[in-house]
Amino acid sequence: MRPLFIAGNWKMNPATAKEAVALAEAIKNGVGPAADVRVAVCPPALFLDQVDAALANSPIGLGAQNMHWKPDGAYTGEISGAMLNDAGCTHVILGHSERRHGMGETDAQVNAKLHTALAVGLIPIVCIGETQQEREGGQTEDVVAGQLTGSLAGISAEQMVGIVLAYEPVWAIGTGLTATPAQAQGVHEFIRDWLTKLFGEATAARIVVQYGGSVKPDNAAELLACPDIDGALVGGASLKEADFLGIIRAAQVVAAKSQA
Ligand SMILES: O=C(CO)COP(=O)(O)O
Repeated sequence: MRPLFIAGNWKMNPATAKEAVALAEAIKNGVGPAADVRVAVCPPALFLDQVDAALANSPIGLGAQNMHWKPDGAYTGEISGAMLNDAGCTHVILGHSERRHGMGETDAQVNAKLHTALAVGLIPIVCIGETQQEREGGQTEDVVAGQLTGSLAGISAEQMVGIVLAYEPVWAIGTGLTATPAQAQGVHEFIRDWLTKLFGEATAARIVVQYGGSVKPDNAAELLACPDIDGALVGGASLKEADFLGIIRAAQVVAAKSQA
C-alpha cells in the first residue's frame, strides 16, 4: 500500500520570512503530531532555515524547489545538496515545468540533479508532464515517456523506490483547469505501466506518483481516490492554510476508506 503524500510547492511566495514562518506554523498546528498521510512544504530557499525551525517536532517534511548537480564550486546563484541538508531539507523538487519551460532545464540536467540528490540523502520529487499543445497533438504518452527515460537514466530499482514522481500537466498548472480524474488516472496508469516495464511490478507498485495542477480542497478527494494517484503536489492552494489543510483532510479520508 502506497501512503498518500501531499506536498506544497510555494514557488516564489510569500514575500517575507515572517509570512513563511506563519504559514508553516499554521500548517503544523493544523496537521497535528501524527499525520496519517505524508506531508511536506517546499518554501523558497531563502526561508528554508526558518521554516525548518518553525516545523520542529512535527512530521512535516521540508523540501527545496531546485538544486544544482555539482557538490560545490563556481556556480553563481546556485544552491547545493549539502546546503539543503544543512538547512534541514528532507525533499527536493526537480524538473518542475516552470524550470523546464521557463528556465530551459533539460532531462539531462534533471537526471544529474537526481543522482546528486540521492547521493546526499534527499528525497527527490521529479516532475513530468505535457503542454497543452502536446496533449492536443496526441503526444502526451510520448512526452511523458521521454521525460521519464531522460530524467531517470541510470537509476536502479532500489533507488527508484526512494524517488517520488509528480505528474503535472503543464496546461493545468495555475490555470484553474484540472485534469479530470479519468484524464489524470489515465496518465498515471501509463506511468505505472512504464515503471513496471523498467523496474518490475513489485518496485513499480511501491513508487509514489503525485498529481499536480490546480488541486483544491473541492477536487482533491476524487483525484486522490484514483488507484494510481498517490498524492498531490499543490501550488496555489498550498499558500492558503485552510485550503492546504482541506486537501490534507481529503487525503486522510481517502486513506481511511482504502484501509477499511
Ligand atoms: O505547479 C504546481 C505544483 O508544483 C501546481 O500549481 P497549481 O496548484 O497552482 O496549479
